[in-house]
Amino acid sequence: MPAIRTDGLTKRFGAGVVAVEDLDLVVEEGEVFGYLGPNGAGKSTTINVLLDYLRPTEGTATVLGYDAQDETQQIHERIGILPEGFDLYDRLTGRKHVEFAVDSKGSDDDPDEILDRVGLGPEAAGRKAGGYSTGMGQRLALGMALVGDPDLLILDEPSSGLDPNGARQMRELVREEANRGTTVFFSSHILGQVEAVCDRVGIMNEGRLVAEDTIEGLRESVGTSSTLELTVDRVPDDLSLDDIDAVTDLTADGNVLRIAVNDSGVKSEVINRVEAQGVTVTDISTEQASLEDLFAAYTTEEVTA
Ligand SMILES: Nc1ncnc2c1ncn2[C@@H]1O[C@H](COP(=O)(O)OP(=O)(O)OP(=O)(O)O)[C@@H](O)[C@H]1O
Repeated sequence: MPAIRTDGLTKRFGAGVVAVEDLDLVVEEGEVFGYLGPNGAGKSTTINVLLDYLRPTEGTATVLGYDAQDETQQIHERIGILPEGFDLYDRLTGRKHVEFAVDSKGSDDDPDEILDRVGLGPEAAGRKAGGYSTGMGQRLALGMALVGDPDLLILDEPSSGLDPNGARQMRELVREEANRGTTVFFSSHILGQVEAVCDRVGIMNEGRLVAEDTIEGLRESVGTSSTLELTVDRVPDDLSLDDIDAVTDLTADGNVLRIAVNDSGVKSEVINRVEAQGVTVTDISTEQASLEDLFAAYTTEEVTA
C-alpha cells in the first residue's frame, strides 16, 4: 500500500486557475519523497487536498490507504503535519505546545523526549514561544508533528526561514525519522535540501507532475551534462570538439576549459583531443549536474503564483 496515492487529481480555483492538473502521484511507504516545484506550481494545493483542507475538482487521493475525503479522521490520527505558515501561541512555552499536541492526539509521548529529539533542551522548552527564533519555532512545530509516532510526516516547506545550520539539522531529523520507518513527504523549493535527503523526488510545474524519479534517474533521463574542467597551460585558439556528439558545450575562462558532456565515457577522448593541440593539462575535475540544473531543465523560470 502506498503512503500517498493520487489518481487524476485536479484542483481548479474558479474558471481560470488550474492549480493541480491530472496528478498521478505515488509515494511508497518508508521513503523520503521531495515534492518540488517553483512558486505556484501546485505543491501546497496538493498537500491541502491530502489533508482534506481542500476538496478536489476531479480525481481521488488516498493517504495510508484511506480516502482523503471520506476517511479524514483515520488519516489525521496517523500522520504528523508541519503546515506552511504554522501558528504558535506566543504566550505558551514550547513544552506546553507539545503537551497540547500529546493531549489532543491522545498519545503517551513524553514531551521532553520529543523536544529533545528536535534539539530543544529543557531551558528552551521552558521559554515562551513568542521569544523563539524562526529556527526554534520550526523545530517546535516539527516536534508537534512527531507526537504520536506518525506513520507519515507531511512537511510543507520545512526549511523555510532556517539558516544553513538549522536546515542541516532539519535534514538530519528527517533522516532520523525515516530510519525509524516513517514515510516523509515534504515540499520544497530549496533544492539542496531535497538532494541531500530524499530517496525520490517529484517535480511539479504549472500544476503538472513533470518528473518523478530518484535524483540519479533524473540525471540520466534529462541527460544533463556533467562538466569537465581542465586547467591548461594555455587555451588553444582553434579548439573545436563539435564532432564529439556527447560534448554539449565548451567555454574557456582564464586558463580553465569547461566542457559539458552528457556521457562521461567521452572524457578521456576529450582530454586527448585537447592535449593533441600541444596543450598541457595540469588539473582535471568533474562537476556533476546538481539538482538545481535538473530543476531548471524541467521547469520554466516563470513564476505562476
Ligand atoms: N485559494 C486559492 N484561490 C485561488 N487560487 C489559488 C488558491 N490557492 C492557490 N491558488 C493558485 O493555485 C496555484 C498553485 O498554488 P500553490 O500554493 O499550490 O503553489 P505552491 O507550489 O505551493 O507554491 P509556493 O511554493 O509558492 O508555496 C497558484 O497559481 C495559486 O495562485
